[in-house]
Amino acid sequence: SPSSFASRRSILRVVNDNAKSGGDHPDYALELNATNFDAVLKDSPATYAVVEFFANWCPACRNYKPHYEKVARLFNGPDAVHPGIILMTRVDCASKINTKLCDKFSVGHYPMLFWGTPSKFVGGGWEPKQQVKNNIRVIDDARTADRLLNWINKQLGSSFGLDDQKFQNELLSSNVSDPGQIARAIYDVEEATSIAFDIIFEHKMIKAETRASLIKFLQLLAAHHPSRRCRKGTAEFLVSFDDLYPTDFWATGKHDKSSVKNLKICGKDVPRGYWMFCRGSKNETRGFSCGLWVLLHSLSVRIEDGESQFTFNAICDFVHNFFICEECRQHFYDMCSSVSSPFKKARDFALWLWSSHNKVNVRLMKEEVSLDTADPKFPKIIWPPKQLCSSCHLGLDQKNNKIEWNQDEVFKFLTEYYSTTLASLYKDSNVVLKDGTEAVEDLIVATNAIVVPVGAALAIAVASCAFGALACYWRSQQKSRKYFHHLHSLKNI
Ligand SMILES: Cc1cc2nc3c(=O)[nH]c(=O)nc-3n(C[C@H](O)[C@H](O)[C@H](O)COP(=O)(O)OP(=O)(O)OC[C@H]3O[C@@H](n4cnc5c(N)ncnc54)[C@H](O)[C@@H]3O)c2cc1C
Repeated sequence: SPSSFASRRSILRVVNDNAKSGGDHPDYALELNATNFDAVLKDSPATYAVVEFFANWCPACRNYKPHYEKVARLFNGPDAVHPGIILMTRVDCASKINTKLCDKFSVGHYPMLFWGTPSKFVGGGWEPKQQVKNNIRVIDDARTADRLLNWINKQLGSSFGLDDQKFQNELLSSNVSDPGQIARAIYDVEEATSIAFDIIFEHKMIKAETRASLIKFLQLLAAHHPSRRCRKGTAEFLVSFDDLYPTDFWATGKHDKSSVKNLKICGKDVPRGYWMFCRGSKNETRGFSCGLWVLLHSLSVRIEDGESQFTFNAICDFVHNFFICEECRQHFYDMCSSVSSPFKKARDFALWLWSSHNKVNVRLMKEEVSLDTADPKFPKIIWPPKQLCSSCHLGLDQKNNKIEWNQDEVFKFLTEYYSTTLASLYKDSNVVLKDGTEAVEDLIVATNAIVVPVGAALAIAVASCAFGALACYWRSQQKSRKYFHHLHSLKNI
């Protein structure tokens, strides 16, 4: 359907669509071909990938498919039980377009399965003698779903089971024991940013009295958001802000901004619809508010000294005006109001935010226990615990029963955690095409359509599309039309 074409660009959307498209028998594994293989794997947030090379005429492959799908169900798609860990894909070697790709991996029988990190597959290949060198491995014992999952469990030291159900993930490691998890949080920061703005637009929260505070926050995001595509989206929104919301806008009485409602602040591939780092063990815990905290901390460690008071104001006002959890914004604003002198150092602001977050943690620790609303896998703690940063802890002040902190170490840790590690998995969205040209992954987003020459748009669409070139061409036409129309309607406001 046209709508399913329109969302094919995002790898996770593709996974979603794949999962939905099959009716009674949804395909969870993502079918790739030579035109999108590199781009999709490059863009994958998953830590590992499995690629199954098969041929559509091969009867054994047809019989193998339900086994492969049973495993893919656990890792792919919006309802994945263990999301973000393994991307399960397949490539049909009987399709002419894939001949070279299958050759590169020396596919000698069907089905043949490979294992590696997604990046190792990009532009990669496999030869029987090179196993160790390029880190792509043949999965040699995958005849049934059980055996494939066993093989994976052995690699990861995990204990995934075929019957694992959503939110019953015994491996869902809390942040305490797995500091490496933070690297995935960048995707949740994007998700939270996008949701925050969806809420703002949906609730028509941009008003005469909140306008200035949103502009401030947008400025902060445009300069320091850890995700490039969110920086780009906020900068573009900022550029057109005055046209969209002129100061006399509210006087005119025409407040309906239905066209802005569709504005995706981090590009149209976000939100994805699920959480990774901020995923709770229950459906209703963590998520957005966790993502928002991570965003705020990641901003606090990216600013310069001279921006510290501005950042403090921007964040306090943003939470106050746009975080519509009444208790949260009130408490947070109280903490903001109790600050008596302006911040001069970025370090001081980052530590203030850290300690304010800990105050919230302490309050919620008690509350959640008494109401039994805590996420059992993620109880509130005073952060960072010793396991994450032992040098941050000086000891316990016995008199007040309070942790004594080494603030220099805490700041060092915050910077490492929210700046370096957070962005370590993040791949820039620029996709380098085979001919050496650079196709910016999110060029064809709403606000940018006008600067994309049709040829470039077509090249990008073809390079990253899950379908044949014709379908992609049709899709890129639809996109251009839709977004030109969208731009046009924005301009006419
Ligand atoms: C500004 C704000 C105010 C809020 N106020 C309230 C409130 O008044 N009442 C209420 O019920 N809920 C409030 N919430 C929600 C609440 O704080 C949690 O976000 C929510 O309960 C989910 O908790 P979580 O376990 O995912 O961890 P969160 O508290 O959301 O933390 C997310 C992650 O940040 C890291 N972290 C934890 N503590 C710190 C710290 N001190 N410094 C740096 N990093 C840290 C950890 O890795 C943690 O997993 C607020 C949220 C925000 C963003």
